Amino acid sequence: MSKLAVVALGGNALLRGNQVGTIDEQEQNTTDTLENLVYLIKEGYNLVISHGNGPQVGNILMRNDAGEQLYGIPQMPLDICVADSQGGIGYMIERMLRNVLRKHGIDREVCCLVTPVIVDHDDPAFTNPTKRVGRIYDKAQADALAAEKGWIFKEEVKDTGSGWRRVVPSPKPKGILNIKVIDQLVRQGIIVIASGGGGVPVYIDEEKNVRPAEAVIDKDLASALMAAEIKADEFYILTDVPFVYLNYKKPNEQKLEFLNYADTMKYLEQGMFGEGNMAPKIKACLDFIKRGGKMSVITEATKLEDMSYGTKITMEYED
Ligand SMILES: Nc1ncnc2c1ncn2[C@@H]1O[C@H](COP(=O)(O)OP(=O)(O)O)[C@@H](O)[C@H]1O
Ligand SMILES: NC(=O)OP(=O)(O)O
Repeated sequence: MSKLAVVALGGNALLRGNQVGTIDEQEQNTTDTLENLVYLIKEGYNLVISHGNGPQVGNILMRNDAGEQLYGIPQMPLDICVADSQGGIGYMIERMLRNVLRKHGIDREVCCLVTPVIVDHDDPAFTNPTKRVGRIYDKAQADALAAEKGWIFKEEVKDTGSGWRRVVPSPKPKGILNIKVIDQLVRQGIIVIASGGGGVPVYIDEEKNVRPAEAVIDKDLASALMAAEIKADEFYILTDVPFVYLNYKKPNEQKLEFLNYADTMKYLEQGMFGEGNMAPKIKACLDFIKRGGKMSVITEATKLEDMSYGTKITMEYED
């Protein structure tokens, strides 16, 4: 039987830190990343692909704002902006993947699904925004936007550039509305693109109606939930580092190649993984393993084929 994997594409897979984000840039980055997935596809994996949307949904929010100011176009709520980003990015991945598959002579169908993801309406995250979206501003610009529009900003320190980014609520994903469809499609061998941007946030009200939630869900947590629910064997998070490290960027930095659940949890509690970047990825990997997944891997897309790269997390160390 074919192995089933969920692969979550990080921000870098679509948009690099030093790029403005033209469609040409995003298409080229996406193609380069998808070329690295050909290895898994040729190995016969059934695949669900998810992706981030932080920079893109931030841009949509700014277009929203500019449209209202310049032309009086009504602002759209955040769930619609997330759905827009999911559709746009998912369509781009589908188109690029079809071309990559054709180039390699692979006959597999591809399908992109807009995916509503359920959150709790009273999740404390709604009163404590943490999810960074959009571009990086300097302090003066961030202060001006905060005063003018009431946006909330948090500092972001990255190798590619530091500054201030807008933050929005990011509640924990609890369920995926069209999970049965995702499961059925992927088990037929169709490569499914789903839960992009963490999914469109919704909650279920007391009358069991589906209602919109104003949030951006963490794509790694939503992808791990999806991976666990479809009983995937493996869960890959592709980002911009080849390994997870202890004492990252310090003189005693140490790469982590194999980790068991208990040690990963211990390092997480010791604060070894950056809050807002690596820590959520580690939590997502642990969620997946705890719910029966065999292996989580964090690495760069270009290193996927070489098993000597990547941090591999399993429940127990293998002999
Ligand atoms: N212990 C660690 N090991 C590796 N990277 C870490 C660690 N702690 C923090 N990081 C940071 O996490 C970043 C990846 O997370 P993030 O920027 O959110 O990725 P993506 O946008 O691809 O989802 C790395 O570029 C690195 O700067
Ligand atoms: N939704 C989400 O987590 O997107 P990024 O990975 O781009 O931040």
